[in-house]
Amino acid sequence: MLAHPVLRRPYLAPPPIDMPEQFQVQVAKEHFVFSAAHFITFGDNICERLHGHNYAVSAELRGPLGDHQYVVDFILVRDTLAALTQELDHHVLLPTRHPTIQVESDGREVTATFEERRWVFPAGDCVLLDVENTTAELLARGLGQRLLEELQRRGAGAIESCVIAVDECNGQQGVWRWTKD
Ligand SMILES: Nc1nc2c(c(=O)[nH]1)N=C([C@H](O)[C@H](O)COP(=O)(O)OP(=O)(O)OP(=O)(O)O)CN2
Repeated sequence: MLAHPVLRRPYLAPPPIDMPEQFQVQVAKEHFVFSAAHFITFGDNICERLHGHNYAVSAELRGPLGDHQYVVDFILVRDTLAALTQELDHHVLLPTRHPTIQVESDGREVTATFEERRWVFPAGDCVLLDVENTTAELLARGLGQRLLEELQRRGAGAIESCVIAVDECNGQQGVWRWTKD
């Protein structure tokens, strides 16, 4: 086998076993953008006005190389994340576990109330999220958990850690980081 002229080792050979290594895949595509409306609370009694963001999502997954010498198939990650972001695209995101924003649906309309304020939306325009506040951090966690569930369901390799970033406005990101045990 040809030796690399600098390393004096076969070109692209695995590193010596005493050299620790890790593999990860990173997937961040232009179409991992979803446009959605939301409002969050700050402190005890400040509630934002309804507004929107073009949220951008990216993922990093770490794990051992599987039979095919990859951590996880890019295409599977890409298509799963694209589907998950599409579920949120062009919707109003509302929290169902918020301590002071009440969200109720009668199947036709969703009503959100905060103190004296009330927002009423067609039910089909809303995604009700099982979160305390629709922050970028909790959106990242929700997307990450669903991504991992789906990858497991589809028989992807053993993922050891996952990082999901949700960017609200070009440079302000909430990040969820998960590591297996
Ligand atoms: N750690 C977090 N902080 C904030 C979050 C969040 O999700 N995690 N979210 C918000 C609000 O959603 C707010 O809309 C974002 O703040 P702001 O910069 O005011 O947003 P704009 O879209 O108006 O961005 P501009 O750069 O001002 O155009 C706040 N904090």
